[in-house]
Amino acid sequence: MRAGEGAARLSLSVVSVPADPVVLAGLDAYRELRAAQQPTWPDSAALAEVTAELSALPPLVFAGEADALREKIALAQRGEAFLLQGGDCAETFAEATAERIRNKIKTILQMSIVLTYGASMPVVKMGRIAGQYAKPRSSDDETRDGVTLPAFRGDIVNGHAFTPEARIPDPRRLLKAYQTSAATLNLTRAFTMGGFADMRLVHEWNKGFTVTPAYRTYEGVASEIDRAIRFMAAAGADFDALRTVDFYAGHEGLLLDYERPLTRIDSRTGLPYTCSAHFLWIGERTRDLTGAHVDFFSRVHNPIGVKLGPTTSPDDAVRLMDALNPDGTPGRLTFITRMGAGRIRDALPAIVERVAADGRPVLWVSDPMHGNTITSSNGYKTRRFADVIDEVRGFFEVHNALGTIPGGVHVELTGDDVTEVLGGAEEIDDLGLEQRYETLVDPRLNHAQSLEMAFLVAEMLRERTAR
Ligand SMILES: O=C[C@H](O)[C@H](O)COP(=O)(O)O
Ligand SMILES: C=C(OP(=O)(O)O)C(=O)O
Ligand SMILES: [Mn+2]
Repeated sequence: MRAGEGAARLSLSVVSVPADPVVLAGLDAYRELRAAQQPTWPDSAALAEVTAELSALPPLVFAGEADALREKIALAQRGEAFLLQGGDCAETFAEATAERIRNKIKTILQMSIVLTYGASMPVVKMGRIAGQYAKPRSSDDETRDGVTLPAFRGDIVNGHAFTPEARIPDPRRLLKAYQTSAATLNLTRAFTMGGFADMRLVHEWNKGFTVTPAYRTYEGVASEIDRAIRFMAAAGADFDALRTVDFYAGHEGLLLDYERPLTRIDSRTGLPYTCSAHFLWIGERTRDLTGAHVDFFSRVHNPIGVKLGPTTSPDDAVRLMDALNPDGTPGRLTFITRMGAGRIRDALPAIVERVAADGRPVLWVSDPMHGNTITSSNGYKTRRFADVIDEVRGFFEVHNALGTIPGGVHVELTGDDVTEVLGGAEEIDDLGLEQRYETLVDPRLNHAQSLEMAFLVAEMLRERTAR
């Protein structure tokens, strides 16, 4: 920081800049547009009460943190960092326990160390965490044994139990989502800032997990890192920077009755930020260019992602840039492609070419989960680990061929030893899924599969940086 800059920033932080009334009014423009995938709340008075209460509660993140993430995403856009985003398909209130959160954070830290060490690349770490409670669904209802009820739309909307009462959308769940997100974020910050994420504890993060081939490979990497750290310490290096890590929270910005009340004016700049998370993404089912979600997120200043499925045209991508990042601000826009292993190599190139020709920066991230969902012979919603890896490989191949940057991965995972995804070194098969299938919506990589994926992606990243 140059002399004088500090003083300027300080004065911004103590003088509160009011929002422009036009900007403020714009935040509600989405209400006139079609908002896909929203629940129909039966009790509108209760909804009004809850949203008023949410509007008065403190923000969960600070706008300055979202700015810092935007700068890191800008680095990743230039190939100087790699984004790792992981977490549950659908977080649940019941599983916001210290142990589950710790396992998830440990898993992401381990993956990140594998990527950093394997590819000598800084990793921007982000969870699908502390707010990933709203789910878009393919169908509005669900039928079991001839009984049809409204679909489960995530813990923030209704209950998963298959009873008429549980499936009624209940606005009080918005408050529970806020509280559970606050608690999750608090513990995440404690873990990542309080010494638990210290790189000198690389071995500790592996403890408590089942011993698998990936566990052993990780132990090897951790020992090498240990040795390198001891060498540097002996040489007099100062390791304060290794004590903490920056860890960001992201979720799908789906439920506008939650995101709007948590959108606040940054007192430093007078600009709006959605303070439920650092990073919000718009899903494949809600990225309609004339819809409510694109309009709403075009008006806030967080870094924003958009999922791009196989039906995306190059024109769609450019129009999304026009809407969400007209000025080409570095770090503002991330495209998360989720094409399916069988389609990525055909569907992605035309989109990437068009966006690259446009010149405004985007971060290209691969979600190798959502285009590869299948049903197992015994009826489980699952994915094949091999397909997941193949989609990431296809993603790297396309970018390498076009000279663009494959800048990150976005993965559904958990730190627990669940059996939801087929394959991996433990070779989970259809019957194996029955052992510990716990997800309420989509199948997640378990701890071992997540580590295994990190080793494979590190190789792809190393090949890319060596080119
Ligand atoms: O997480 C993504 C979607 O919400 C999920 O895949 C939808 O699942 P469904 O097709 O079972 O509704
Ligand atoms: C709903 C999701 O994905 P997509 O919008 O890509 O289907 C998700 O990431 O959970
Ligand atoms: Mn999902």
